[in-house]
Amino acid sequence: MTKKKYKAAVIGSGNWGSVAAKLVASNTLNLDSFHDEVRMWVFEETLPNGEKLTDIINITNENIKYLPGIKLGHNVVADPDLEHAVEDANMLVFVTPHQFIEGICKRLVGKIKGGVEAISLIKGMEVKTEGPCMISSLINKQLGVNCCVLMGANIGDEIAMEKFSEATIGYREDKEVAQRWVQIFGTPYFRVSAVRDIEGVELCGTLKNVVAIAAGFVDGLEMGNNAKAAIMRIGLNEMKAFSKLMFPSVCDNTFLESCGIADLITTCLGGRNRKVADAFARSGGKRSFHELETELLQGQKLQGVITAGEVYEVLCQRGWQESFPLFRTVHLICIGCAPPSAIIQQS
Ligand SMILES: NC(=O)c1ccc[n+]([C@@H]2O[C@H](COP(=O)([O-])OP(=O)(O)OC[C@H]3O[C@@H](n4cnc5c(N)ncnc54)[C@H](O)[C@@H]3O)[C@@H](O)[C@H]2O)c1
Ligand SMILES: O=P(O)(O)OC[C@H](O)CO
Repeated sequence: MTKKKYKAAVIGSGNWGSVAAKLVASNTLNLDSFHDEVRMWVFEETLPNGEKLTDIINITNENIKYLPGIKLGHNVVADPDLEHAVEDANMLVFVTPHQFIEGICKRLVGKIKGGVEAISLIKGMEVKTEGPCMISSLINKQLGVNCCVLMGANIGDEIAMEKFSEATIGYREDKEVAQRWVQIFGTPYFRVSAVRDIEGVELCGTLKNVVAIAAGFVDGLEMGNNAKAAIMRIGLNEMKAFSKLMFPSVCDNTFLESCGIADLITTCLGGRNRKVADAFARSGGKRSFHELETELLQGQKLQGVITAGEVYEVLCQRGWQESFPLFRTVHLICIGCAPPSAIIQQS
């Protein structure tokens, strides 16, 4: 009998976090080298009926708040205790909104055992006084673990319903580890490939959220498909230019993978950033993103507005404002310093 070597845990249980747990759990059941059980850390909350979200997930096998109507698999165990959720795991999947990851990592320092591998499904970055830091680097630096990334054209609700999509794993050096992540995530309806360009893959996933906000403005202003396609084209060029300035090693081909052009398209058509930016533009910029996020997403979180601010900070730090008119304008609109119509006039 094969000795089981790997145990996976998922840190995060929002919309994509729940889908990630479902994907991984469907594979661990069938792979001899993996333990069946997948622990999923839940940021605990009390629902309006007074019940704890974790209890409901474990009783119904559904995350009724973030992924209603989808069975996660009987081997997914929701756990509100972060340290307990990861204690036996040696394959950690990080999938929280990016604004929370630094605090989560701080809580995990010294709690992760040796020989652990990590992967980040988080689209975002942190900007420090010394410069920008990608989330995979933050995890690597704070916890001392190798961290791959998985990004792609992945609207969670569609994958939860087992509709076909692709994803890209970005890795630094160890192809064998990347292949293990391919194995644990891939299904016939979720086709995963790996490329040796971690920065390119992660920057695609991060920056497309800023372009999605721009696409939402165009939709909200009812400017039509041609204008939206133009914004996507300009956005893709800025994504590429920014990524290559940050990391000259970033490969052109990465932008043709699922994490690149495909994610840009799906997010500008059907994502949450697009949806909330559309409502913002329709309100003439009078309603705040915070208010609209709460009303339209009901607990799910936007990444694009925060990322636009972080990208703008990098542009200012490095004197790049003139080279990235779309990124700059998205941020200025989000903070109320320009009207939504500036997205076409100034990009
Ligand atoms: N949903 C998608 O379709 C999708 C697809 C691909 C990638 N992603 C990326 O995955 C990441 C996670 O997104 P998601 O969709 O799983 O989350 P989500 O936006 O659906 O849910 C928000 C999550 O944040 C948690 N939370 C709230 N306050 C918190 C706090 N103070 N500390 C820690 N957690 C807190 C909530 O409990 C919930 O689990 C994001 O970077 C997102 O861009 C999402
Ligand atoms: O709903 P969004 O805008 O957060 O986008 C979701 C995914 O990133 C699409 O791949």
